[in-house]
Amino acid sequence: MESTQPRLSASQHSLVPESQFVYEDSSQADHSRLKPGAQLTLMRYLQDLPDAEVPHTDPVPPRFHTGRLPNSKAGDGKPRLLLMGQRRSGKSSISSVVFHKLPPSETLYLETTTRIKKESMHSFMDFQVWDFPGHLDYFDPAFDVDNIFEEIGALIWVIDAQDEYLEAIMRLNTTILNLQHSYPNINVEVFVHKVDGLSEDYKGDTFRDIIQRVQDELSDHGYENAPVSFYQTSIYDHSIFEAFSKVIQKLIPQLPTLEALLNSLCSTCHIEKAYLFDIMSKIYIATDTSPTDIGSYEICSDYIDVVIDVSEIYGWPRGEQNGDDGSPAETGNNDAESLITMERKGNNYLYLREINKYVNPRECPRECKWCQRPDRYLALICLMGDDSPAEKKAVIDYNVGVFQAALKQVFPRAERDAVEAQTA
Ligand SMILES: Nc1nc2c(ncn2[C@@H]2O[C@H](COP(=O)(O)OP(=O)(O)OP(=O)(O)O)[C@@H](O)[C@H]2O)c(=O)[nH]1
Repeated sequence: MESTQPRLSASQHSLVPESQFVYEDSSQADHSRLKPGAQLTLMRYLQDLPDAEVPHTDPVPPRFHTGRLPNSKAGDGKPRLLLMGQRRSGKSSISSVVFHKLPPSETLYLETTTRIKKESMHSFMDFQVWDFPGHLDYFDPAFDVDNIFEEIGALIWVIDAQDEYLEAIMRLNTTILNLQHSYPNINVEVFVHKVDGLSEDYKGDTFRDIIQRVQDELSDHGYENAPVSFYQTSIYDHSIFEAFSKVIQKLIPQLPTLEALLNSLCSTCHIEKAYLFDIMSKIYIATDTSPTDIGSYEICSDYIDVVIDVSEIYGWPRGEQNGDDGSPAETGNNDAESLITMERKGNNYLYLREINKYVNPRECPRECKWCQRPDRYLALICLMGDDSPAEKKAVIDYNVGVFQAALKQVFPRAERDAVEAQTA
């Protein structure tokens, strides 16, 4: 179920005016921009950018896109994702599969968590994941509740759908009601987990039953319209990555701007669906606002696996390269890109382009080879609606370049460095 967060409409947040994209459809094209003399250089359009509508910047920039004020009172400013729920519901498995690329079958050997496990994630944004032992009573006076909840980005409550779930629901509701007074703005994300073992009918019934019980109990206690979202998840398919993507998107203040940019790109280049992926975690931080289906996500996610595998064999470390003004450039050499065809419902194309690269200073406590890869990047992956985008690749490349330039304004490197220096 989709979140109930209030969203600003995409058109309210257009950073790059439509006119800066070049249309591949001749009826929409601005031919003056396409003449060789006009030289479709990115720089020319970038010169226009200062006139573009730039999002309003508050003196204290918001860190969380929760649609409400953040809970932050002090601390390190990294939003926290708290993984809570009953024993053996699958919390550690989720964290290991999503953030450490542990093969799902190996989660069978994970030991029970005995104390709160805190991990820092350094990605396109920094956040922390806290994995709580199932048996813990967070509201025991021995615990400093403020310390746990004050920097929270989202509370992820994991319910084992294959098990008896009434007690889990009761504990979830007690937690929401306890937090309601001190932290009314907390995003509660309920993962109805392990749905892989259930038949389609039973899965749907269980999901609806859980939603109904949670909402009924909360309204019985006078808490209407609680900010709770529900997802069906499993570590054995893509659903857990999809759910995490949606949870994390709520923490990105720039999301409406990113969606507006992706919408413009899709309409100008005949793209069916565009995702902005964090390549290493396979979490997408934004997509255009056309309806999302899990099939498109799966195709893009499998594509990432192929790209990572191929780059493991043929890739080489690309050093930092200075930009024109001597400042460190966002990427090493030219941006990596790839275009493949796939046989699905006729001829469809997938387009991938590296968008911005960041260095990963993370030291993985588990020493995963994967987690410690130094180069990480956001990539744009598009499912092309057109039958032969290869012929129009120059225009697509150009428009993606415009998108990339706009993204640098949305996530300016200097600002990122300053934040990193602050939190180091
Ligand atoms: N079928 C299925 N099993 C899962 C899934 N996720 C986790 N499991 C299994 O559930 C069991 C418990 O997983 P854990 O991750 O240890 O559970 P936990 O919530 O961290 O447990 P505690 O540490 O005791 O709080 C393991 O055997 C996992 O393999 C899933 O999506 N589907």
